[in-house]
Amino acid sequence: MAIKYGRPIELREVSRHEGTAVPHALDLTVRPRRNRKAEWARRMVRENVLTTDDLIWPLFLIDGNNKREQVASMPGVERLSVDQAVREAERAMKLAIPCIALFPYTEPSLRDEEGSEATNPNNLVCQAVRAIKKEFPEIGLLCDVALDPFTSHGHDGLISDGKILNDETVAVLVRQALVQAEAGCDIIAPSDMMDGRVAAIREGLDRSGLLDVQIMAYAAKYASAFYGPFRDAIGSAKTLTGDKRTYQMDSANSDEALREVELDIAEGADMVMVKPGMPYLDVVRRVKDTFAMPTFAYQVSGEYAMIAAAANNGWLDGDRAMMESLLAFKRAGADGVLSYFAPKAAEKLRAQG
Ligand SMILES: NCc1[nH]cc(CCC(=O)O)c1CC(=O)O
Ligand SMILES: [Mg+2]
Repeated sequence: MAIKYGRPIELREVSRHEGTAVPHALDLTVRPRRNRKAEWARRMVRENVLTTDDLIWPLFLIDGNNKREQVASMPGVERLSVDQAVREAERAMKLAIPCIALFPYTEPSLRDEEGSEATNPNNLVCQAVRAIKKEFPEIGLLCDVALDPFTSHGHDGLISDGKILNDETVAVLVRQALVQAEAGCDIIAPSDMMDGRVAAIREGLDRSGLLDVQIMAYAAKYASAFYGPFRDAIGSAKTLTGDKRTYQMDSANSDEALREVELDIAEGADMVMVKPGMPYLDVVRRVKDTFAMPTFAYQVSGEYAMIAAAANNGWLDGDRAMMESLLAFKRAGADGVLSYFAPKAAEKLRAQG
């Protein structure tokens, strides 16, 4: 018997001449709505679930003490001084969120052409890593590797004559990864999209004996308008000159995403990421199906801002839109999601628990 979509084709072609005892009822053998008739029935056939294990929570850091600053374009998201970041790490632990990602707002006076603050072993990120690891060694910490929070021009790499230098940048990124790993960071996440950086970072870590430090490669990262609010948060929106299209991917491409991911896996990535998230769910699915690697998606700042802004205006149900958007990543095949909604979603999951 030929099977297509789980039901024998022959059966679908047989019409039921007996009809039904109910007047005006259509003569339907198959009524998909039966499996949706009650919440218990929907739960039985549900294909995907979101749990707190799927969440990675990105936090923004700022210099100072006992300081929390609203990010205007990301309602509900704040820049936190290190002591406050430690408090949020505690909150993440209590909510069973496995991992936090750290992003610094660097004081303008510390930014320069070369992004030299990136390799300062006592920069804001390293301070936060040490402080969080000291109090909560059990929580996972992920650090971004790229120069944009530290450069006066807002680019992820070194520039000469208006061009981003690949190989010279990679050398600096290795040093940045090393100061973060030495501070206690668990997962190094290169977000710069230079060629060859995963291999170079892996080699640098291994040579320093940091064999257990993982690499989550921003493998398929697109040049996207959805990063706008993030650039506000880290203070690079105003200073960024031009765009990032010579290193971040063209949003028209998805075969290219597979080639990028393949390279990063070959270079030693333990996990791969697609970014942004919702507009690139097709890429998440292709990556997962092709490589069967731990695959993550980044629901970026602009995606967060859209939902938060519409919810604040009363234009949609913010909580439901949040949960639906997060579940969509699971349906697309992602093993986890970096999301600014992480604490809110985890609270909601606990309340449902
Ligand atoms: N390279 C840095 C970096 N790491 C994460 C994001 C964006 C995250 C977000 O929008 O939430 C960016 C911005 C960019 O590439 O311009
Ligand atoms: Mg690449």
